Amino acid sequence: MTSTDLGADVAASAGAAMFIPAPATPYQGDIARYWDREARPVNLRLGDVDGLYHHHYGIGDIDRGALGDPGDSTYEKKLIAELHRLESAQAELLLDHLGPIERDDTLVDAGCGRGGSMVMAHQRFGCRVEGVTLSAKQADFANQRARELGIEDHVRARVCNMLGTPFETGLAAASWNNESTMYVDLEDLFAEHSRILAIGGRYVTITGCWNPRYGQPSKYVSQINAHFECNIHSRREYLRAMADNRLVPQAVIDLTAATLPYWELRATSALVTGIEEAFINSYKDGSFQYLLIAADRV
Ligand SMILES: C[S@@+](CC[C@H](N)C(=O)[O-])C[C@H]1O[C@@H](n2cnc3c(N)ncnc32)[C@H](O)[C@@H]1O
Ligand SMILES: CC(C)=CCC/C(C)=C/COP(=O)(O)OP(=O)(O)O
Ligand SMILES: [Mg+2]
Repeated sequence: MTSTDLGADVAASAGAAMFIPAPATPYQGDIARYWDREARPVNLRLGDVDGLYHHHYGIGDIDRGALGDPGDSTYEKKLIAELHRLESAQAELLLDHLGPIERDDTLVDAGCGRGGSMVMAHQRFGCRVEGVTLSAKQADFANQRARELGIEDHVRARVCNMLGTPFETGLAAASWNNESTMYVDLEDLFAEHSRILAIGGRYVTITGCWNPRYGQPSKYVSQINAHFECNIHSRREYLRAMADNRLVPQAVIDLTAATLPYWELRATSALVTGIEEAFINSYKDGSFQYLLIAADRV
């Protein structure tokens, strides 16, 4: 099947009357297929809690009181709600770093997944939010959720490469990548954010990166790459590529300690996917870090 066939196939199966561009590279075709086919219960069951569907991880302390007794019949349901609360807390932290956003501003979510962060951004700021994903299934899902919430005039996902978006130069008051930078070259990515951001606009990413102090990507980082077909960058690459593209870091926050409780709780759940130990081990041995970087477009 060619890349173009894939696009037509997905559009037909999703019932989507939208134009789906061919992937820019064979790798992007693989990633589009990956997310079109993704249906892990850990993501769908958590999203079902309140209709915010995330494809990122969580931060913050576990509320043991809310979880109750592991022997109770309702425990697994409470555990799912708790993991979801921590994932939404992660998105709230990202939104906290966008700076003051007005109702008539436009935000861009690069690699928007099923759109959970976009909905949260609109609900907080009342502004327009434009998202891009390689996956037609995800864009369709996000747009369907926006229609269900009656916010489709403000929140829109489209199938598009984040390295070459249709957004006009300087359009965005702020833009972000929530766990989606590990699929692209960072120089290309930050050049595009720099182009679409207004001067003085804010860029934020939450990401996993390998730690240059460890030396090279550890075996656990390699496992995570293989699991998701992604290519995790080092912390040094982020800072260098930002500096090269007029993005000046205002905050670099190490969230590694804050994300460990999420992973340790998730590892006890029936919804485990098998990647939990790689995250826990690499965060603990210092080879991998969970980072928020907020930067000003100067
Ligand atoms: C792990 S998911 C994160 C989704 C979302 N940001 C969230 O927090 O729920 C990664 C996303 O990056 C998107 N992605 C990867 N490479 C991309 C590219 N070149 N252009 C647009 N989206 C891309 C995938 O389609 C997927 O939606
Ligand atoms: C921090 C790093 C390295 C992230 C890699 C990108 C990624 C796949 C994020 C989570 O997606 P998901 O929510 O679909 O994954 P899962 O099914 O494991 O919850
Ligand atoms: Mg998930």
